[in-house]
Amino acid sequence: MRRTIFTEDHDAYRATVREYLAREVRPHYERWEEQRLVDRTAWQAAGRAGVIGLAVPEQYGGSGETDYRYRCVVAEEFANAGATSLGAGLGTQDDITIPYISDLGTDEQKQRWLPGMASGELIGAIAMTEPGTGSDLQSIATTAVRDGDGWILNGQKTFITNGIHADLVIVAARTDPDAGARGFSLLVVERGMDGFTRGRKLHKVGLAGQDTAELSFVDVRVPAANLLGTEGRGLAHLMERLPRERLSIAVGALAGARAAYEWTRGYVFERTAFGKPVGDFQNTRFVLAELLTEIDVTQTYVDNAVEALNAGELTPVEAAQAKWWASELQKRVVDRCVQLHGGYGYMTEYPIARAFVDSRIQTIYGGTTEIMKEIVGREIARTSA
Ligand SMILES: Cc1cc2nc3c(=O)[nH]c(=O)nc-3n(C[C@H](O)[C@H](O)[C@H](O)COP(=O)(O)OP(=O)(O)OC[C@H]3O[C@@H](n4cnc5c(N)ncnc54)[C@H](O)[C@@H]3O)c2cc1C
Repeated sequence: MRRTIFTEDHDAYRATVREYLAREVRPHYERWEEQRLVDRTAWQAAGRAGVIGLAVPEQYGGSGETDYRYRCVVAEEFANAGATSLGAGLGTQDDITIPYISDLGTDEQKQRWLPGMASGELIGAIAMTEPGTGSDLQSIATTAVRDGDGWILNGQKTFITNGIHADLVIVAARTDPDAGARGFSLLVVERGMDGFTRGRKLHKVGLAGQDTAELSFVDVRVPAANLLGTEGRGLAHLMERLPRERLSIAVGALAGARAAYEWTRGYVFERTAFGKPVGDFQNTRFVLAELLTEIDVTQTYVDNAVEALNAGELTPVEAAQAKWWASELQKRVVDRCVQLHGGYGYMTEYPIARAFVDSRIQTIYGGTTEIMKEIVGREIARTSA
């Protein structure tokens, strides 16, 4: 399809990302999947290549590139390379932890953390989900109690992306039990703080190499200088930033769907059955036609949402629509592509098989499909009453 969002500068950057993937990721990816953890060196190489930390302002060691189309290029190239385990970790850094610190941090906090995050030396994580609650953020049980000019933090978090490698973790905690939604704050816990431990490196259905862990905080003393944003506005800070996170999942999901389609298109015209390419059966062509149409139509919506984000106009409802639709589409596309690969589609040496297990999470994290529909439905009801 004809896409109009990219310029020559984005195309040139695409070549940079491809080179990084070919040199620093492809040769090691299989090993990372087997050891169930990407090496930290891949992060540092991403920093050197300019593949992470794009939006970090220049005075803090980044390139100050806030045009989200560059992040789209990264997501698309990671999807094409089937390098989703690393892409998800780097995406958390660029789409969540860095924007939180850039937007909410004091100058001192930015000086302390952003240069290392841009170079890949420092890895960030965000910890909202707990064993007892995920979708329902207001039920967070982790507490932080004032102690002098700092805080004493207690609680458990789970499913935390980058949890094992993280040098700093933005933790959502309840700081005032009587203040309802106004009783949460964001505290940054750093590697080495007493009482901060990492639990199991979790075994997942897919994204084998992606670092996902349980985190525990027992009487962790967090200095006042590590409060991120405004005390009591933690939930509001999370909500304000979710549209970007959700759009990033939509962009990655659509890129994953297109990559799956392209691998399959290549496969069916090489594979023969009954004396002719599988791609010559009308069923195969109809399936491919349906997938390509759905992908291209969705691309128009998602590209439009990317431009809205760049203009500062993307609404939470539009981001929720993009997230649930694109991630459900990816799931459907990948499943049908596996079918067109026959038995080879079930073998993990084929990228489509990896995509099958890796993509399953997309409709769950960053807010489930059901929660996205709640957001959209609530707005429909509000504007119809
Ligand atoms: C690989 C991976 C990485 C992750 N990374 C992170 C991370 O870095 N940081 C982090 O904080 N979290 C992370 N998560 C957690 C993720 O965001 C949550 O799992 C997700 O938000 C769902 O929460 P839950 O698992 O508690 O499910 P629940 O909230 O218990 O939901 C269970 C089911 O109930 C449905 N449901 C819940 N409420 C409603 C409702 N109101 N209406 C209709 N249906 C509803 C849900 O849609 C779902 O189908 C990650 C999870 C995974 C698996």
